[in-house]
Amino acid sequence: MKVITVKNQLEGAKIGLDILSEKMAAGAKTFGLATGSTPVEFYNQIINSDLDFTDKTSINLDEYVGLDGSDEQSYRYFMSQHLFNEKPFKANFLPNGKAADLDKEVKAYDEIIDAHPIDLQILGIGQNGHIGFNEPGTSFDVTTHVVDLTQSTIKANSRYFANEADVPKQAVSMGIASILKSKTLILMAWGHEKAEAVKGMIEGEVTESLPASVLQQHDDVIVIVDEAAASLLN
Ligand SMILES: O=P(O)(O)OC[C@H]1O[C@](O)(CO)[C@@H](O)[C@@H]1O
Repeated sequence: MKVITVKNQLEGAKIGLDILSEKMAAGAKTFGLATGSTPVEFYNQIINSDLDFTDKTSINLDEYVGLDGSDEQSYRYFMSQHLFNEKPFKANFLPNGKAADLDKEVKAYDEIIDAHPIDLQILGIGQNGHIGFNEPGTSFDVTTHVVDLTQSTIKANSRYFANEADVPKQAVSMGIASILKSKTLILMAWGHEKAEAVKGMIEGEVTESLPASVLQQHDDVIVIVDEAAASLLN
């Protein structure tokens, strides 16, 4: 893992944009994207750049079960607001959280990922070390699957909802095995609340109890962290 420590999110987002630009210049055409607060400044940087995505494809990590793409809390809506409305792509894939048959949906999403190998995957990290919505205890072997969200994730994500009770209890998420197939991964983390998870991911043992630790087994991972998120590193 290559670890880049930056002063703040803005500096980190600019480094992320530089890496993205280099990959695009080298022919990258499929990008794995994440939601949450972490990539927002990175998406702003993309919007303000002259990069053209009209022949590129995006594949997002996850979506809440039960939310339609028009629902303001859905990840489809988030991506439209934060990136896609300003930077049109050839195609944007996210799981369909409203699919009547979720088993069919996870298989269909695996087929989408297989048909569009991801050149560059963007990741955030949960306070409990999750990547995508792969919660602690998730097997490293799974591909797309339906996840029961942990209470800590529901609580952390409740800041986007009127009440904690409104947070969906399940999500469809790309699995760890799918994430590891990406050629290059950039994981970003900002703030003290991510420091423990970042330390475990980089310096701890590789364990399903901290899903992001699996990234130690991938040979092209760039971690961009601010000083607060890096504060517990040796
Ligand atoms: O970026 P945030 O909002 O801290 O969330 C961290 C992680 O949690 C998720 O939003 C899922 O809960 C991921 O997509 C994200 O990487």
